[in-house]
Amino acid sequence: MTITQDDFALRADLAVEPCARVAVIGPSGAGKSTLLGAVAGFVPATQGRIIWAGKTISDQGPAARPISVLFQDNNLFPHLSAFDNVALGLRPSLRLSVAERAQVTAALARVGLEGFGARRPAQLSGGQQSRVALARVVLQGKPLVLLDEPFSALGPALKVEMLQLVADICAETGATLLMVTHDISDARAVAEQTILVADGMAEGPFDTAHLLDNPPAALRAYLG
Ligand SMILES: Nc1ncnc2c1ncn2[C@@H]1O[C@H](COP(=O)(O)OP(=O)(O)OP(=O)(O)O)[C@@H](O)[C@H]1O
Repeated sequence: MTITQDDFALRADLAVEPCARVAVIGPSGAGKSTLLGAVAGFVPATQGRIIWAGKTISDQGPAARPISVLFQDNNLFPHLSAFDNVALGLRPSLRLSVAERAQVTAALARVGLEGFGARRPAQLSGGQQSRVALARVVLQGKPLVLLDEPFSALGPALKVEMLQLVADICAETGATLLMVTHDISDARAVAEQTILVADGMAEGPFDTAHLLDNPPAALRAYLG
């Protein structure tokens, strides 16, 4: 497919296996966020299409796609409790059945936030706020999870811990993970495959270790 934003164009012709964990790396401004945005439906594909499990999804709006996205800003509502922020992933009206409330509580527990449901985002640490956003992803249970550097504001150790938690959750649910990262060590730690975005093209997925040990010219320049 081709994705165009004003005078920027990115070509992508690639296939990702179900349950794969795939990093998306490349120079700043190369189009990593644009690629994820096209998959999620926030950026239109001007040519070609996106197929998931045999079905074309590029003609669907973002909400209809089988996708959860974790953003850099966590996308939390400041006036809502952690519980309600998670519950929004299930019911925008926030009118939940008893069973649905139990699901929200279980999702909070899965990300290590048992007992934190009543707190608003401002009453939580940065890492805990990321966990709230992740609990929403757990609850939605979508088969494709997209990360656009959601943990970059956290310290390095916490970032790796959060990425590992996401990877574990995806393994449990059988979800496919696509994650943009600027940190090669994140790609090595979490993603066995990597898509390289450079020079107007998204290529791969390649075996992460092999790609990073034998970088092509575009990647060598970026790695320095
Ligand atoms: N809303 C927009 N309208 C027009 N052009 C845009 C828009 N958003 C991004 N671009 C352009 O598209 C190109 C790719 O941007 P994108 O954010 O996808 O890169 P990136 O690889 O994610 O960069 P970074 O690593 O710096 O976040 C850039 O040249 C950028 O200026």
